[in-house]
Amino acid sequence: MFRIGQGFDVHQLTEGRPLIIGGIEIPYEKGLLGHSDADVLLHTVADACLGAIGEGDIGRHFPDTDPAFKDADSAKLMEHVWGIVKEKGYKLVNADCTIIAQKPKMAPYIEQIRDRVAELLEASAEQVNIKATTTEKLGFTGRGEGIAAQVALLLQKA
Ligand SMILES: Nc1ccn([C@@H]2O[C@H](COP(=O)(O)O)[C@@H](O)[C@H]2O)c(=O)n1
Ligand SMILES: C[C@@]1(CO)OP(=O)(O)OP(=O)(O)OC[C@H]1O
Repeated sequence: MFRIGQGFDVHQLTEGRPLIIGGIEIPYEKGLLGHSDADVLLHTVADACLGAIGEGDIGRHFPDTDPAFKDADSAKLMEHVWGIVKEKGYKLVNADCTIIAQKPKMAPYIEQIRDRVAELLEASAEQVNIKATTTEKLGFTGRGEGIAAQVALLLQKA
């Protein structure tokens, strides 16, 4: 059986925080704000996984009112989510991810991010695609106020 999932998330850019996307720290003058480390891409991948298996969203599993998740490493949250996916007997077919950011330029980090996301999904690099786009200076992403991510993925019962 196949199950499709999709995810979308946004985090605000602010000074004084590291920029972590897809588990990789990216050199930039600002970072993303959140209760956790605010890794917008891993949150989106986690939401897509939870959506695919009908398990709600990351806010349900890791409430942002719970001090346990303050500055949490989103890779750990992702590992927990992937554990639930595996318990239900699914494996990844493929994941297609888009990072929506006016800046910084993501191209130099795309491979590293793909490899880390693939590792977290216990998949090969070929099963994961990472894209980046600006919004041509339009909207909150275009003004550099935040970064968004979108993911579509397919799971298959192993
Ligand atoms: N933060 C970003 C945004 C885009 N890229 C790369 O540039 C290409 C062109 O972007 P447009 O928004 O003008 O379509 C895009 O396809 C990415 O390869 C990037 O590296 N980092
Ligand atoms: C990751 C969690 C953890 O408390 O917090 P945030 O970093 O604020 O991220 P968000 O995507 O706004 O909400 C999901 C929460 O589960």
